[in-house]
Amino acid sequence: MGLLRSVVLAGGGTGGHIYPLLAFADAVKRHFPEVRITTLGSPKGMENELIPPAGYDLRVIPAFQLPRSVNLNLLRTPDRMWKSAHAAGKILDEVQADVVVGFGGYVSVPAYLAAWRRETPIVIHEVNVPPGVANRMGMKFTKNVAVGFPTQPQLAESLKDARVVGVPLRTALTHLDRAALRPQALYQFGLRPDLPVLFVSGGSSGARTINLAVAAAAKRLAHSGVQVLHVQGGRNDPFEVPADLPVPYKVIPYLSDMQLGYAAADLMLCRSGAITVAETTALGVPAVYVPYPFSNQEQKRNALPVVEAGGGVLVDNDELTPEWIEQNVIPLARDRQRLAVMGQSAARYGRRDGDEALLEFVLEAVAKNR
Ligand SMILES: CC(=O)N[C@H]1[C@@H](OP(=O)(O)OP(=O)(O)OC[C@H]2O[C@@H](n3ccc(=O)[nH]c3=O)[C@H](O)[C@@H]2O)O[C@H](CO)[C@@H](O)[C@@H]1O
Repeated sequence: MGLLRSVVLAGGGTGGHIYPLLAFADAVKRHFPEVRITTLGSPKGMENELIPPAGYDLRVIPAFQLPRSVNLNLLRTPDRMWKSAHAAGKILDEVQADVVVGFGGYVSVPAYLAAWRRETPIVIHEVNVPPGVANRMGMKFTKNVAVGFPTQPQLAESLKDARVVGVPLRTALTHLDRAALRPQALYQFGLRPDLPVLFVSGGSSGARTINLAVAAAAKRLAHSGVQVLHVQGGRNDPFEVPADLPVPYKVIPYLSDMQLGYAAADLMLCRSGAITVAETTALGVPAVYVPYPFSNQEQKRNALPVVEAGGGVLVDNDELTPEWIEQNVIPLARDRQRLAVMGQSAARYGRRDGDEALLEFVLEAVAKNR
């Protein structure tokens, strides 16, 4: 496609912004191998751990702190933001960007500002309600807004005209056949094929409440014959699990190959970050969602439609105790029939083509600008 020679992808902070960016980069590369792909990140975000190993050019621009609300006076105030925007602009000029695609996180703002000043098309991909502060700022400069979930335009006024494209997911996930990979996954984690597996994840940074509650329920889970595969999260403290359990309880600090976790899982217990929900539903993994109780209840909004569709269960952070796990998670993990129905309901809500749909939207935005 002659329209596209160079794309700049901006997004950073946590995995929730970076994995969709990487999945989208892969889609661009797959369709247009000759297109130059540049990513913009901040100095301390997880992008520094995730993007270079994926083989993409990561340019780091100076960090600055955004306030919690969107205020256009910002454009007149912080020098540091303009310094970042200047740095982003130099990169846009150097790579002759045809479009900037932003996934949110503070680093997106200077990219949006620099693109706006150059009249370079901007596309925003947003997965949360309410939209993140960085993307809300970006929306002052473009109408090209894509969202991950069909409920978002109904729930947020600022997203009412957005295109629903789904969430770009890694091809290791979109191409995953869980049943086929299961034996290898179980073997790799040292889990038994004859007992159910509870897969625990607090999102990319991990969740202390989840880690401590599940670890405290370790004995009850093990004595009920439920194995646990527990990812602690990239930036979370280690926790203790009793050593002498009768069935496996495997703890991993961070799992880069999430397809193995999803393949091993009979049931997931997790935070309902938007990308996690996009993944569990795309893959038909039944889940107990424990929304992060802060940041505007956004995670509750992510999980609710899946739960309403029958694809999972919702529990408040405060209610997630070892007793709750014993009374609710253990019976569910052992009920193969109920899990099968839940998995099918989750899969009906999910989709696997978010990368392709976002690429189509970006190409339209570039074409419109010609
Ligand atoms: C506390 C908080 O503010 N969380 C936000 C953050 O969550 P967070 O950054 O945790 O993002 P998500 O839950 O949406 O996605 C986590 C991603 O990390 C991956 N993963 C996780 C653990 C692991 O060991 N390996 C691994 O690869 C998952 O497969 C998934 O792709 O961004 C999301 C998307 O903007 C928001 O919806 C969340 O509300």
